[in-house]
Parts: sequence; C-alpha cells; structure tokens
Amino acid sequence: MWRRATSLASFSPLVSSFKSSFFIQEASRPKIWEMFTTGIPLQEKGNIRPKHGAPFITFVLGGPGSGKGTQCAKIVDTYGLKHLSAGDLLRKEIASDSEYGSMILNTIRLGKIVPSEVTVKLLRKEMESSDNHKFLIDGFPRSEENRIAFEEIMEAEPDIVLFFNCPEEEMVKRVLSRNQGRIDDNLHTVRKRLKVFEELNLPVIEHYAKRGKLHKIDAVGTVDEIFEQVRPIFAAYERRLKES
Ligand SMILES: Nc1ncnc2c1ncn2[C@@H]1O[C@H](COP(=O)(O)OP(=O)(O)O)[C@@H](O)[C@H]1O
Ligand SMILES: Nc1ccn([C@H]2C[C@H](O)[C@@H](COP(=O)(O)OP(=O)(O)O)O2)c(=O)n1
Ligand SMILES: [Mg+2]
Repeated sequence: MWRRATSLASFSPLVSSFKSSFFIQEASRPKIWEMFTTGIPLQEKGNIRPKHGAPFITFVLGGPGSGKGTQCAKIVDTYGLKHLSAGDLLRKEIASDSEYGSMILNTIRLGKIVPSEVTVKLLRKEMESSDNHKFLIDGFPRSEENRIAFEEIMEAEPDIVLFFNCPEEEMVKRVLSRNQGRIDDNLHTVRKRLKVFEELNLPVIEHYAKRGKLHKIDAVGTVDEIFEQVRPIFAAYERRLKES
C-alpha cells in the first residue's frame, strides 16, 4: 500500500546527489536509470504508519566495530523495538542471489556505501510488512544521500539518533576480533571503512546534532556500562514505546 503519488521532479536533489556518487562507482553497478526503473518505484512513497499514531524511529550510528549491533540486541530485549540492520539486510540480499547481489558484494568488499535506493528499498520492505512500528535502524543512514533518500521516500524522520563514539584503534581491534567471517572485517577494508565513516557519516551525525536529535554515547567500556548510557534515552519515551 503506497501513500500517495509524487512526480519524479520532486526527487531532483536526490537524483543529483545520486548521480554524483554514481559516477565514482564501478561499472558493474546498475545504471542510474535502471535503478529508477527496476528499483523502487520512485513515483510512490512508502507507508510505514501504524493505524493509530506515528511510527517510532531510532537511527543507530557509529563507526565499524563501535558496538551498534551489540547495543541494539540489548535495546530490543529491554524495549521491544524491531531491529533492522542495514548491513544484515544487504548481506541477506547477497546470499539470496538477487539482481543487486554482486554489486552489493563488491561495494562492501571495497568498504564503500551501497547506493541509497537499494538500501532504502530493503528497509522499506521490512518496515511496511512489520506489525511492530517501533524501529531500531542500525547502520543507517551512513551518508547524507542515505538520509535524504530515506526522508524523501519514507516521508519520516527519526525520533532519536544514537551515536556510538569510539576511538579508531578500539574499533579496529573489535572488528578484527569479531570472527563472524565477514568479507569486510580485515585491516585493509576496515581502514577504508573508517575513512568513509569520517567523510560520509560524520555529516549525518552533525545534521542530527543541529536538529537536537543526537545522543552521543561513549562507546568505550563494558557492554553493560555502555547500555547504562543508552537506557535513560529510551526510558524517556517509555509511554510511547508501550503503545501498540
Ligand atoms: N563494549 C564493548 N567492549 C568490547 N567489545 C565489544 C563491545 N561491544 C561490542 N564488542 C565486540 O566488538 C565487536 C563489534 O561489535 P558490533 O556490535 O558488531 O559493532 P558494530 O555493529 O558497530 O560494527 C563484536 O565482536 C562485539 O562482540
Ligand atoms: N546504510 C548502509 C549500511 C551498510 N552498508 C554496507 C557498507 C558497510 O561497510 C557494510 C556493513 O555494514 P554493517 O552496518 O553491517 O557494518 P558494522 O556493523 O558497522 O561493522 O554494509 C551500506 O552500504 N549502507
Ligand atoms: Mg553491526
């Protein structure tokens, strides 16, 4: 079910930011017009609203290995949000042999960011089919392009943005001992991902700081110590989180 039709013209900022990032990516990527015709129907927008009230959206940001996934598991256990990891959705897409599988694999292997249309499409599918409208979106948006695509297509903004702030060498150490067999968990790719994080994700973090939505968390310490910083942020929304 889509909410309402919109002309492609209203996506011009998205289209132009798309074009610029598109041209620096490899030839194996789908062409921009293929993304618009075979990807999500851009003339239509997503519908993630529950019958009553509004969805509750948390974005979880931080560099690779900063502990996003680990803290998300604790947030889900305590507050019952629906966890959507952008990275997990992309890895599932690779494993399912989808039309974008090889492009996603190559992008992740290089430590780069997958074009927003693909990632937003995956998030949108999960959000629209979920009975739980309290979303914990992990590892997204990783760039201004990601953020703008989400806001334009989903017509929604986050209620809360968590930023797990972690020193680089600690992130490197954690990624290299993660042991999940991930293709991007090696020293070369992690260095590249840290550079991409600084260049593309920090502007998103600054954007939400300016809008008063950012909660910066010191990501050094034990998992429980870090969760003690997270808990009061959600506790402040307890009543809303209890609504169906
Ligand atoms: N506070 C912490 N201290 C030490 N190691 C941690 C901590 N939090 C998570 N880890 C470990 O670091 C690695 C990366 O954590 P993860 O949650 O996958 O981070 P991210 O999702 O941000 O990449 C995992 O092996 C995890 O078990
Ligand atoms: N919004 C996103 C999220 C992840 N990706 C790609 C690029 C990232 O390096 C990989 C892995 O993301 P993931 O969130 O699982 O990585 P970390 O948990 O931070 O280690 O996926 C993306 O292109 N766009
Ligand atoms: Mg993760």
